[in-house]
Amino acid sequence: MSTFAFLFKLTRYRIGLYLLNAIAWSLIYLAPIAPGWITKQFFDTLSGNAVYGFSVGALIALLIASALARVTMILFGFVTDVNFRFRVGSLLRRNMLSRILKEPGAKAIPCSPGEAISNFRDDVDQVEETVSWSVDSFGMTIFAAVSFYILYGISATMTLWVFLPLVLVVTIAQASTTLLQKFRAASREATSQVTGAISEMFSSVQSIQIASAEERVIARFRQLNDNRRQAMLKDKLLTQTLDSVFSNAVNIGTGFILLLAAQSMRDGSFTVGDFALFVYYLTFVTQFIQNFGKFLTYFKQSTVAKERLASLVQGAEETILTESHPLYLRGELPAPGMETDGAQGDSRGGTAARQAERNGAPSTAKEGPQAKGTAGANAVSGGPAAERAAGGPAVRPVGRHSSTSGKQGGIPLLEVDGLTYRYPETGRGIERISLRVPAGSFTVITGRIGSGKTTLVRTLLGLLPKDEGDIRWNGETIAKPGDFFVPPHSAYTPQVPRLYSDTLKNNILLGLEEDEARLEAAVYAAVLEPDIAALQHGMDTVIGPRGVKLSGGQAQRTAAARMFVREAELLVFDDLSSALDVDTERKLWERLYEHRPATCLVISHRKTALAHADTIIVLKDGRVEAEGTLEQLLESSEELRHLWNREDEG
Ligand SMILES: Nc1ncnc2c1ncn2[C@@H]1O[C@H](COP(=O)(O)OP(=O)(O)OP(=O)(O)O)[C@@H](O)[C@H]1O
Repeated sequence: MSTFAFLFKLTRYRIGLYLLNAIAWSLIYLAPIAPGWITKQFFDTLSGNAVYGFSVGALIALLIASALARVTMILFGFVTDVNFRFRVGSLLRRNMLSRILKEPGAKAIPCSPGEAISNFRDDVDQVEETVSWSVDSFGMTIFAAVSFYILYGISATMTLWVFLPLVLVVTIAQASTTLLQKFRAASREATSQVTGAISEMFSSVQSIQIASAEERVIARFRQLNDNRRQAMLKDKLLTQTLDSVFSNAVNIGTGFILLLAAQSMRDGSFTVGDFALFVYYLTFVTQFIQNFGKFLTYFKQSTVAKERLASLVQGAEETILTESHPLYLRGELPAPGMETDGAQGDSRGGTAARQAERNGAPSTAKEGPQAKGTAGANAVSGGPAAERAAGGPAVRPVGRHSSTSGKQGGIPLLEVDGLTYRYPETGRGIERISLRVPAGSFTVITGRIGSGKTTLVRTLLGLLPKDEGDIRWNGETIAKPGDFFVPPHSAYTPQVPRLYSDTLKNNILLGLEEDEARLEAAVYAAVLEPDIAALQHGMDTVIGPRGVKLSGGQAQRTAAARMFVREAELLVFDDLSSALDVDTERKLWERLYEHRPATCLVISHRKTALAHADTIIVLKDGRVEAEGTLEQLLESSEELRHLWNREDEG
């Protein structure tokens, strides 16, 4: 899509407001025609050359009235402009966010969060600015045409000297297009690298300290800042040079007019009023030339901004950026999942359940491409809307077994066939994995470090986009695992859960309506009750980055409680035990096993988990190496024996 088409589609979103804005600003730019003409009459009256019989007092009154009218129009123009550009910017941000939320969680953005923030802020601002300035250039062009007509009628030669610089400036601006685009892209890139580095540093303060890497990190930061300084300097220098070319070209034109006017006035073909009119219009013509040049610069810069915005939506059609959707700027917000796109277009793709899910509470499964296991429970219940839309089973209290999928011996609750995902960066991942998870079973996935356990569950849950394979739930193929594997179907606790600066209770509920019995059951199942008793304000203690710092084990169990409280049918644990002591872990599996609240898919290499397993799946180099019960595998699988004995050694 060309930049023009992109900007045009954005203006079409609120075409009425755009036209109103265009009319307002055209009138504002045309307004100086009147005072120019009045000024001419004023001086002609004083010098006795007046064609019309206005008194001096009447002309002064007209001048004041035209100034007041212009002030009023400017006020109106600002209101229409702010309203229009705010909507355009919001639509762009809304569409990008909507797209990002539909991407597989672990691949939601193709860059660091810092870079994405810079796209959302700076690039959208750039586009807003360009669309808004298009109105000004339109108004200014009309003014230029009208004033050209009037001035040409007075003196053709002098008028050409006014408009000649315009042609010059436009030609120069056009010629520098490629260079300016290159500099702008480089400066934006350098800025986002700096913001990205700041965000990385903040999130890994501890690792930097442990590795005594402060100096290296600061040196790299200096280097990035240095790159940014150079890139910004080039960008600014070229922009300023162009600006100065624009204004100076006009100043030279002014000089010529003054010389020519002096001569014509001497021979009587040019009145004092004509001279006043020329000088008066010249100021505005100067502004026009400068602003038109500015608009051309903005237009070129918005080409870079558009490309960067398109890269954020990762291969989707660029047209999704400009799709029409309601913004809900006034009145009540619609209930989660009930967003009506109606005639204005549809968000396409995500189910209402997923939208409810995402609107209802912060989605905790959104991570950068490199981050691993940093989210909280995969999904947050979307409440009744989510259930209705997903058509899933009703939420059950912890401790009761689901009847909807209790087809033990029949179709397994979950089946995976030939599931494959390879990380584009390394070509590693998982290859043609097949497995069956019967309802109510406790299945453990185990394997050495890097064998593909996390990749398997993330691909299965739709947090990574599968390359191949089939995923079935109660025998039915799941086309969009990312939309399906949310409560009440499934919930997930990643290796490193993310906690927010909020009370422990809110961290567990994450937007879910409070139900005391359900919350207590979840806390108990997560073996969190002794820790809560030890906290000064119990469940109301503020935790997370700005509160009480929980231990790794406490954070994992908080995330587990967050998962339990959602009462999903399938619970997926990624190495929950990595920060738990053996006793707490045993208690947790026992409580879970004893109540059998759900089907469990557990990544672990701990004996406590393996001992509880109905089935163990051993992964090696991204493939299933062996599968069976603990006894069978201890007998038949060298790999499992290795893992089992390694814990003894540990
Ligand atoms: N973000 C990534 N980009 C590229 N390659 C990756 C990425 N994450 C993992 N890999 C590679 O994919 C393979 C499987 O990794 P995975 O994290 O799934 O293993 P794992 O068994 O879960 O390991 P661990 O026990 O450490 O959690 C490894 O070879 C790993 O190097």
